[in-house]
Amino acid sequence: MTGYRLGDLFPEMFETEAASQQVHGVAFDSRKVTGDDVFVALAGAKADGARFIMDAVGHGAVAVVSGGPRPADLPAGVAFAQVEDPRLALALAAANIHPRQPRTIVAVTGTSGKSSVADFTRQIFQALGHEAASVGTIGVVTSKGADYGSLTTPDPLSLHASFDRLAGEGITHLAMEASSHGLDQRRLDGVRLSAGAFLNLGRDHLDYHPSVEEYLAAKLRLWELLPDGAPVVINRDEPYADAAAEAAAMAGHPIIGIGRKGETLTLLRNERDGFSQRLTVGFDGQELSVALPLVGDFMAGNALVAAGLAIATGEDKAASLRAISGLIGVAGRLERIGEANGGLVVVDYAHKPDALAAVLTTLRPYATGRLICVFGCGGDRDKGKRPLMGAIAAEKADIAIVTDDNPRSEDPATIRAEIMTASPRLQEIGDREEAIRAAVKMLKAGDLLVVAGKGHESGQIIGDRTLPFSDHDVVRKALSEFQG
Ligand SMILES: CC(=O)N[C@H]1[C@@H](OP(=O)(O)OP(=O)(O)OC[C@H]2O[C@@H](n3ccc(=O)[nH]c3=O)[C@H](O)[C@@H]2O)O[C@H](CO)[C@@H](O)[C@@H]1O[C@H](C)C(=O)N[C@@H](C)C(=O)N[C@H](CCC(=O)O)C(=O)O
Ligand SMILES: Nc1ncnc2c1ncn2[C@@H]1O[C@H](COP(=O)(O)OP(=O)(O)OP(=O)(O)O)[C@@H](O)[C@H]1O
Ligand SMILES: N[C@H](CCC[C@H](N)C(=O)O)C(=O)O
Ligand SMILES: [Mg+2]
Repeated sequence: MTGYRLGDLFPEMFETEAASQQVHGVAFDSRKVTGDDVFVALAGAKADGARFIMDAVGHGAVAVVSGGPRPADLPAGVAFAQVEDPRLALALAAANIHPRQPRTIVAVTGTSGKSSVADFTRQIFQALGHEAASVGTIGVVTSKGADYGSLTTPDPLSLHASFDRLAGEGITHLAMEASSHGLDQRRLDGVRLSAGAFLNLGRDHLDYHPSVEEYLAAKLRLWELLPDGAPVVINRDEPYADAAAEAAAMAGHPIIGIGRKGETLTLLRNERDGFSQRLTVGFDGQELSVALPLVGDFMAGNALVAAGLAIATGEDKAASLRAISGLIGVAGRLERIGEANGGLVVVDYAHKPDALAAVLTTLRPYATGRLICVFGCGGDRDKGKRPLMGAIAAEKADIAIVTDDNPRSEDPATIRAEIMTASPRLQEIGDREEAIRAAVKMLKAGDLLVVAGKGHESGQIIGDRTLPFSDHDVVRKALSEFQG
């Protein structure tokens, strides 16, 4: 059998005799165990993996790693190790199975802007002459294209398989998103990081994290994953920047502060120029002016964090800043799709309160007519976001239409009703295609319509099925139909 020595995958976890046993691979889902695998039982959000140990053995597992004691009915021939943290053991084993990683890896955390920053950092690395990739919500991206994955921070086995493949293809620089789930579940603990960044903290995922403090603590775990002395980039203009900086200082990480209050890259001026902006940045007693071909104060912050991450890995400050002028926006993030009757349509991924507020505030000056917003909230996610997003849309848009996002296992009408409680100004059209068509149809010269929440997504999750659905395609179809 080609495979691995158990002791090489899980050093010091198995007795000497078991350590020399050959295993075929590692699995954390009993249903995916193939013969001669080692099964790692994880305590999850819905189930305790330890319940599936016998199922894993039934599928051919020859060894088990678990947080609990050896089950009495486990056959004698099956090797067993009890460990304090099975998720950590899994992450380290994944890194042992797939040993190659790009030489320089940086990770960004925060409630909003991670995908943009990861992609911008990839683009800056590329502009500076490196073979670069990014990993996150939009998948694994290289200069050759994207390979879509479903999680923002993939599970450790998928993550390290991607790293190994990318390193083999010559990728030397990689920027990844560190989601709070990913950090909490130790998905990144086997990653050899060079630097990290903290963007912001707003309301999200309080269905998973018991409190905002614990949500913040999960994000700040990123600093613990960095080697001693590795720099961290912090957007100083955002709430919780001080908490992030304090934790970084305690862990001995030098800080690269960016933004108006940034000490390393100081945003001195930010002038709007159509759908671009010109940033004047102070650093090391110099001033540099650079065009950012994207809209929004928050995109300027994202771009400076990306430049900060390049600088954190040793790149030249001026060269990293200059690379901002070539940035291309991420699909479905403030993306201009087209016009009908002089009204413009933008597709965006805002699916949490702060993002929706930032997007509507950013787009307001571009609407000389009405600002129209079509949005919804995902099912099986933080319910507390719903009335907050409803209130923001009602306050900041002239017309706000509540529609379905990904209802998942929930009743879509109930989700909409929870959003609608926020304001009598909210309109409701459940079917997303119908809602988008109705909004495009009402466009007049000077209006701006933002379709928020699904960005780049290519499907709508209803129950346990994902039906093909793309805001881009639906908008384009409606635009061609209603163009005057
Ligand atoms: C809530 C959550 O994060 N769940 C993730 C977690 O699953 P879990 O460990 O909680 O799973 P569980 O269902 O409780 O089961 C426990 C264990 O028993 C195992 N099991 C289960 C059934 C069985 O028959 N046999 C078996 O062995 C499961 O494989 C699992 O190992 O670990 C799994 C492997 O890494 C993930 O696939 C899964 O993501 C689910 C699908 C998910 O939707 N996650 C979302 C919320 C998420 O992670 N989002 C973040 C943030 C997004 C952002 O805002 O940027 C992301 O990084 O994408
Ligand atoms: N720095 C920011 N501050 C506030 N809102 C932002 C910021 N950057 C992006 N946004 C908004 O959040 C949306 C999502 O952006 P992006 O995908 O870059 O963030 P993310 O953190 O990766 O999100 P997710 O957690 O869903 O993967 C954007 O479409 C935009 O509406
Ligand atoms: N990574 C986020 C994506 C949410 C996208 C939104 N369209 C929704 O379905 O709520 C999450 O899993 O919570
Ligand atoms: Mg993302």
